Amino acid sequence: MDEVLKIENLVAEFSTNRGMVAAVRGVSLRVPKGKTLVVLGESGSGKSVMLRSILRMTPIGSRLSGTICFQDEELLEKSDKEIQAIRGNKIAMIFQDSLSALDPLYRVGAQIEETIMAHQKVRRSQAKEQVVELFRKVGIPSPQERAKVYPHQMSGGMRQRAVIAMALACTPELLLADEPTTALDVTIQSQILHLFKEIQAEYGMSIIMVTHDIGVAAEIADEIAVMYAGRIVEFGSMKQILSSPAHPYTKGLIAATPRQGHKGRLVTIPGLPPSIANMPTGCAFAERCPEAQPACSKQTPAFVLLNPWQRAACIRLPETQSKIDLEIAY
Ligand SMILES: Nc1ncnc2c1ncn2[C@@H]1O[C@H](COP(=O)(O)OP(=O)(O)OP(=O)(O)O)[C@@H](O)[C@H]1O
Repeated sequence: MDEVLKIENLVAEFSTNRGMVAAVRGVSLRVPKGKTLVVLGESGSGKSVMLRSILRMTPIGSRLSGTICFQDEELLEKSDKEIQAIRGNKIAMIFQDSLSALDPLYRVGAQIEETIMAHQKVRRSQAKEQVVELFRKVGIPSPQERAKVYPHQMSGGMRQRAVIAMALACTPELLLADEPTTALDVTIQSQILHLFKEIQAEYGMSIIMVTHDIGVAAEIADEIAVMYAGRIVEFGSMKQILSSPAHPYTKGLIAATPRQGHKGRLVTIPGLPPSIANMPTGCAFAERCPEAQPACSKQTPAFVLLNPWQRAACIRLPETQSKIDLEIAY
């Protein structure tokens, strides 16, 4: 399959007063060209760290290992200058908090003009025209006027559209989005997700979106990677994962999601994820898993290929299925 990004055995560690601790513990993923991969998991599972690792945006003192191959280029081997040139150009990133992405002291349009001029050899007048065109594309009404306002003069939804316009300014091939709709109300969230799909269809870009919200995944994902305690535990097509989850953690997440018209009590996953400074041996989910056996806390589960659209890492999955190495799991 034509893939734009391939991550293998990514480990992201932080320096703490208890030594180096890993927030991402051997993640392998691939992102097909023009498709959306959603990374799903509870808070603290390492989703943001994994996403930031791609552009080497983890804090000073953190350590990254493994490989991150973007269009045949190894990102972990690039110099800071080379990564800087890729950032915002071939790979753009959008965060949850649109206010912090924009400078409160500058007009929104001017900030996007600067981004355009930093990456393209164009005059300011041309950059201004591009901003208006981008605003139109992301559905900002009266684009000429809106370009002149300050961030706080826009609603949350409009600001997130402006941030998306900024990310699109250099027509990136890969868009990384970290909970981009979490701060928005449900109607605006749905509009923004729709916008992501529209721009993907137009630009043909690949998207990795991180979220804890299964509703978001259902709306936008082609593929889903479920992350728990710094590892991917299940991966596959969105339809397959949401209709027939195999890993007990994925099953728990889905059971804990309210559906429209749901009346009964929601089942929540009991307990909390383990601390990254104190990871248990074996399967990190074993302590909370309703299906756990004694062997679960002894061995790290390998991926089981369940069908062409789904893999999961759980030792309880049928022995008859072929076990495959993590390296080739994706
Ligand atoms: N700079 C840091 N130093 C030490 N630990 C960190 C640092 N940044 C993140 N972590 C830890 O790494 C783990 C993964 O965090 P991460 O933000 O990636 O989780 P997440 O799945 O994105 O959750 P959330 O949605 O809450 O951000 C957490 O335990 C977090 O405390």
